[in-house]
Amino acid sequence: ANAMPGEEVVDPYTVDNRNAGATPFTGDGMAKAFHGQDGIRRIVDRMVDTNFADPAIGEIFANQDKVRLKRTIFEQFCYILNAGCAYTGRDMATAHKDMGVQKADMNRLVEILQRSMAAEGVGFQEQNRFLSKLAPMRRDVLQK
Ligand code: HEM
Repeated sequence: ANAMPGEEVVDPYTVDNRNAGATPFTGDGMAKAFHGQDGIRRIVDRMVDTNFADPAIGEIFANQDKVRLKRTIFEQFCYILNAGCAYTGRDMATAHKDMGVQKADMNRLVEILQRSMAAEGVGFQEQNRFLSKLAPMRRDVLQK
């Protein structure tokens, strides 16, 4: 279910915006700061490509579905930034279960995201506002 062309099929799950793990911003300020869906797409593509190529965390991404990841993370960011999308991916606990993600991996991913946002020209304050939405997801992403 929910596989787009070029994606691998995943186990069935219930589609719900709550799977995104955060409530969206209100108004269009954040969406504008990220240059709308086009800007979000550029940030996510850059971030995911960098994650796969990264010497520190690339191994965790090896053999994962890059096409799906780019789509679902785009939807998640777009939904949270109130840029006009619904999130159709899995919840964060299910998506990262038994992946063995450690604190250092998390910090590395955030660093890569920060550089991807900076490359798009997102202001520092808006970057940090967005990162505070993602921060509570740590507990669902990190290996227990
Ligand atoms: C707050 C931080 C994070 C967010 C918001 C996030 C978001 C997501 C999303 C939306 C998905 C796709 C869910 C789906 O396919 O239905 C996903 C999957 C994945 N994430 Fe994360 N993630 C985070 C942290 C991390 C970290 C730190 C790593 C590893 C360094 C990681 C590695 C992966 C991998 C490998 C998948 C693919 C899983 C699969 O296809 O089975 N994520 N993540």
